[in-house]
Amino acid sequence: MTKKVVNVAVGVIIRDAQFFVCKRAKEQHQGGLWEFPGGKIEAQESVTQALARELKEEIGIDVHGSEHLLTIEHDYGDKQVKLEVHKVEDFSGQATGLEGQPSQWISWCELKQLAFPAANVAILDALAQQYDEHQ
Ligand SMILES: Nc1nc2c([nH]c(=O)n2[C@@H]2O[C@H](COP(=O)(O)OP(=O)(O)OP(=O)(O)O)[C@@H](O)[C@H]2O)c(=O)[nH]1
Ligand SMILES: [Mg+2]
Repeated sequence: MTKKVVNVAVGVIIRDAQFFVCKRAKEQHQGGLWEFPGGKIEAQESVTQALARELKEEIGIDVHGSEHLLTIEHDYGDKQVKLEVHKVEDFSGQATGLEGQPSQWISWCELKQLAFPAANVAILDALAQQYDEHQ
């Protein structure tokens, strides 16, 4: 039987070569690890609608534009996810963890040191193509 895939909109928020990341709560799936903000795409919602809604709810920013970076399908065993990852550089508002989650703006060097869920390895690989050359 094929497992139900959870579709997720994920935003890599970038400003002045800094990245905004949040820490997942212990009780969440992949809890205690860092994440790019985002969440489940609801029925009838497009990826960009879900992205805008989740980023407003979780970190309080208004997304004005985003660019698809990559799509990742990953099977965690207990859960199968499809991450629609977008780069978000055009937004307004101050990014903050509105749900009590720790959050921070960090450099590319610092980002590479953080513990992320396994599916995120592909996100870091995609970003490396752009950001490693500036080292
Ligand atoms: N937001 C986010 N989710 C990720 C990342 N990487 C990754 O594997 N996921 C997985 O994507 C799934 C859905 O994300 P989510 O838990 O943020 O969904 P949500 O905001 O709708 O949460 P909720 O279930 O509390 O309503 C989780 O199973 C999570 O482990 C990431 O970088 N950001
Ligand atoms: Mg979320």
